[in-house]
Amino acid sequence: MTQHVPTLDIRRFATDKENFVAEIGKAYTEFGFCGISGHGIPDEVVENTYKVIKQFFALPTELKASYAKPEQGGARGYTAVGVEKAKDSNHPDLKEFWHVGRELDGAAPHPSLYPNMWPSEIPGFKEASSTLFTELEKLGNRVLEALALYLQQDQHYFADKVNYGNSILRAIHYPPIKDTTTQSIRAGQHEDINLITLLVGSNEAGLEILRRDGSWLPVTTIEGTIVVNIGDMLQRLTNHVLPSTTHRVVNPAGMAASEPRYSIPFFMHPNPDFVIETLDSCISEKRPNLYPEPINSNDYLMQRLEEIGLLKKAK
Ligand SMILES: O=C(O)CCC(=O)C(=O)O
Ligand SMILES: [Fe+2]
Repeated sequence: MTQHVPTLDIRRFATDKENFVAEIGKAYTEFGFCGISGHGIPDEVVENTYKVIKQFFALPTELKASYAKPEQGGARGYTAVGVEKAKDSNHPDLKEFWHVGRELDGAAPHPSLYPNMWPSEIPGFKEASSTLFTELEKLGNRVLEALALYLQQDQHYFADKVNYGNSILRAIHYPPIKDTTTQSIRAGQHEDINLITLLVGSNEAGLEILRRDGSWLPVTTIEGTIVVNIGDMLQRLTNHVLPSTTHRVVNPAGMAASEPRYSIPFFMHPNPDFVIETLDSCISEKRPNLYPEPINSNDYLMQRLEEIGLLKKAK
């Protein structure tokens, strides 16, 4: 039987709750990934963002570089090709990206919540990408409600733990691959750092997940499906009940290598001062607590950003 990442219709969370929760739990415990359909995010919202990010990445390199803020670990604005690499890799990823964070009205509730930057050359960039941010956050909250029930918590367990989360919309451009002898791949194998990731509208092939038998499974979904996966923070909170599955983006073979690839993951983070402490419901005799030491999520994030080259190590 060929395996594939399951897809579930999120509307069933309202109409067939108990079964939906059981099925989404099964999808995540088996794959760490699940396609979500029926989410109601208009195609137009996604298309508008793709349009502006393509315009941005087509700008001259020096101009794009003027939007880089390495001292903030690239938390907002532009990060060039060659900066980020997967944790245990010696070869940087073949990608450049732009980070949009939470829009704040008033003072930031935590110093790590930086203000956004917007490229003044691209009209409509702010409106399109912040609309998509808001829509994906709503959907992410819904997925977290289902997961909370699966984890035997109150349905709204996550609500006050993500309401000022340091979540990030990452618009990625993987340029055409000119040097086909490169040792680098578009995105080296890694696990996401955050709670959950919502990946919108990447129609070009390339994303693969690592199965327990060591094989790589391509993620293929029908258009309009949003792929949602578990990150390390949720894996840690749940004592690996919900696994953060290793994934990568491979270089296409043949002619397809000369085509660019764009994708937009939304990394949903907890509030920076949320303390990740293993849920009691995820500890048992058969599953002893792997993380007896709780960790503050912002400290955890800083450690992980150093490992992937986005943040310089503190001396
Ligand atoms: O581009 C993709 O399809 C996935 C990107 C990804 O895994 C990431 O940026 O963490
Ligand atoms: Fe990822």
